[in-house]
Amino acid sequence: MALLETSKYPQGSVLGSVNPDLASERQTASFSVEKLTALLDGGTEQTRIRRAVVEAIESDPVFSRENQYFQTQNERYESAVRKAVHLQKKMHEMGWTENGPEYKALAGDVAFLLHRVFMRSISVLGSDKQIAKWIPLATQHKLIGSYAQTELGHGKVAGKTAFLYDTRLQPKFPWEFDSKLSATHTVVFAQLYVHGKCYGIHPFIVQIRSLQDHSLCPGVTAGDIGPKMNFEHIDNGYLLLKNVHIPRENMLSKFCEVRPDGTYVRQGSQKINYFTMTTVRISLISDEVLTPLMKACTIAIRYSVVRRQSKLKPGEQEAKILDYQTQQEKLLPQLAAAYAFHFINDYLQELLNRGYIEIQKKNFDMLPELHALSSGFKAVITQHCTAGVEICLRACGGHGYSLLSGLPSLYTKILASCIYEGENTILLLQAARFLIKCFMAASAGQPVPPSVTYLAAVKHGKCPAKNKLDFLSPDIYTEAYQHVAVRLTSSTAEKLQDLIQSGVNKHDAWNQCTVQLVQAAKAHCHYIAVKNFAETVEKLETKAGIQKIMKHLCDLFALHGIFSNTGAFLHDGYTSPAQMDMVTASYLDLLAVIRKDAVPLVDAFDFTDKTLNSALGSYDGQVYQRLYQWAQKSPTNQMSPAYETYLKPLLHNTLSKL
Ligand SMILES: CCCCCCC/C=C/C(=O)SCCNC(=O)CCNC(=O)[C@H](O)C(C)(C)COP(=O)(O)OP(=O)(O)OC[C@H]1O[C@@H](n2cnc3c(N)ncnc32)[C@H](O)[C@@H]1OP(=O)(O)O
Ligand SMILES: Cc1cc2nc3c(=O)[nH]c(=O)nc-3n(C[C@H](O)[C@H](O)[C@H](O)COP(=O)(O)OP(=O)(O)OC[C@H]3O[C@@H](n4cnc5c(N)ncnc54)[C@H](O)[C@@H]3O)c2cc1C
Repeated sequence: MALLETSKYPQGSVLGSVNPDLASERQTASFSVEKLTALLDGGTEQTRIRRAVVEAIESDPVFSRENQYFQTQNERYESAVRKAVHLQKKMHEMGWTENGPEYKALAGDVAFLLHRVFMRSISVLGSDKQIAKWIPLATQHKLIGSYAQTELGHGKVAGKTAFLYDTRLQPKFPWEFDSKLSATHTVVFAQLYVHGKCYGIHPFIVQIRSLQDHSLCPGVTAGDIGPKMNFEHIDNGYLLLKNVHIPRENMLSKFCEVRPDGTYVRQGSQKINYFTMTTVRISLISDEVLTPLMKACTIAIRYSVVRRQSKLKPGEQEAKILDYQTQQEKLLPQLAAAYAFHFINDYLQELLNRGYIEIQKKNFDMLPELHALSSGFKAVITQHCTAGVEICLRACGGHGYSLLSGLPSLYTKILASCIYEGENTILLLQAARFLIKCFMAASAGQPVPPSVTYLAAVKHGKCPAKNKLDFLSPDIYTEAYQHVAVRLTSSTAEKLQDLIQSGVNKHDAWNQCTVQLVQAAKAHCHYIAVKNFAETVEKLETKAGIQKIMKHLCDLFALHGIFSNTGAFLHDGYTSPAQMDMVTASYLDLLAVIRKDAVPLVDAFDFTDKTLNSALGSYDGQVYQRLYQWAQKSPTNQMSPAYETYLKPLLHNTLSKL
């Protein structure tokens, strides 16, 4: 049964009742919303814990986001620091842990985000001794960490920054979170030189501020990088290091170490030094990327059943805009993608957990596959979700453009995820590099990691679908996706080889293939996402209607991908134009089916009104009342000095002329 009471959502009751247009949507849910929420949370107990944390956070006035949309950059920074400090106290009182659900509950509006990446770097790359020294200090916020990797004029890692054993660090100008005012320490990625020999990129802990008075340490220059599209609550900074001395013990040395006599010792792959990036790329998917898309879908879909505009048939009352097929075609594929990526996130987390256990045992075999999947999916998911949030914003018309809808800040924030932690094109090319290598290996009969064994099975058949219902068969569409991924990878590998064999330098040849390599990497990830969604649905319990609705969403996700990329599927005749018509027919049929459950499907994300912080998306659907109420709070409603200075003189003479 869908929830109808508003008492659970105290902030949402402007008039104390649910808008009947929204209430009616909940009465016909084909599945149990509560059970779907539990599935998304990973169990009923997890749902209970998450709700308790949300309740504790939201009932605490320090965490209020009420006036957020009217705050200046400095006010947002100060508020984010206040919340971060208060959160530490609260966590201690409540017995919450660093990796518990409390950060999710805070909706990301808290300072020291990169403190967590700092800690992550130490946890995964630090020796036991380093972990024992630094992690307790960081956990108790006895120091504040940040992460300095990107260099000015160099988005890759540590082109110019170098740590010379027993000598000095050279300048670095990275983007860095939390460093203008907050950070006292940072993890710097720099080239390691010992006795003149370069050993490549390594991570170092560098103190940048005094713990006594917060002044910058000798040789350190730092400042704020200036206004940004979002992240006003975080003081992204620049950092220059010149002749900065750090102890030898500050090089993170779980896998690589410089002994006092200058001997360099490494266990396993040099690439393990990039492992923080791999873990962060996977970790950010849930909170920084999926949550914004889920929120945007919630806001836009609730609004779309409250907003009535024009008539579907003459003489009828104005229709809910979600009843227009075009509106469904904007929003429902975003909803399906949110679910698809939720399940692929589970898959990636599980892969990361397994890989990490092996890496702890100094077995690095899974590293290349983990790197490729984390890079490819980070790029594909951030790209897809960013586009999805923008679609949701535009689907709400003029009100979507208002900050009070919550959508613009979701959009400007998620957009950054396409750039940070590796710009998406760079990451897709990293994934493609792995694909090409594996394709070559598979073609030569050598073993390849599990996610790419399909590359060996190059088939030249045709899609067997005979009618539109066949396209609701996961085998049919999964195979079509597989076919496209293999074709794009194999044809690009062939082109690359041909170019090299014709005498083109291998780097030039690579560059001449990069557009197609990016396509191949995207197709690979899309195939795995579809396959994973279909396999997940297969394993779900059939009761409570969950499996049925998830199957519809899986079909929609898959068919939307074919419908929007017809060229790729038609290219070599695997799918015929007639079959494309069947895809279109099934796809459009599905929109109408899923439309009936659209509101329960977003209710299952279980965002409270305070978390959504949207005048359009509240549980009770009292959109216009709330928009009006919130607009009253705008400081611009105060009489502006511009009136006295400019408008009054302008209007002064008008009266006498009327
Ligand atoms: C908790 C959530 C918080 C969210 C907030 C996030 C805040 C944002 C922070 C940041 O943005 S920090 C800065 C992030 N910067 C990047 O991610 C840089 C992106 N660039 C790359 O990843 C580059 O590709 C590279 C790793 C720097 C390498 O570039 P380079 O050209 O020097 O090397 P390649 O020849 O491309 O690769 C060498 C070799 O290494 C393998 N490899 C690369 N990365 C990894 C990895 N992560 N794990 C394992 N292996 C890796 C690559 O495949 C090559 O292998 P071979 O093909 O030679 O075998
Ligand atoms: C909000 C935010 C927070 C950040 N926080 C941090 C942080 O805490 N610490 C930190 O170290 N960094 C941080 N960064 C920096 C971020 O990691 C970099 O911006 C990112 O890695 C991209 O590097 P770049 O800006 O130098 O872009 P560039 O690499 O200059 O990319 C610009 C364009 O060039 C293209 N391009 C570049 N190289 C290639 C190539 N080899 N092949 C094909 N195309 C290429 C890209 O595709 C892109 O289109 C942050 C960035 C943002 C937006």
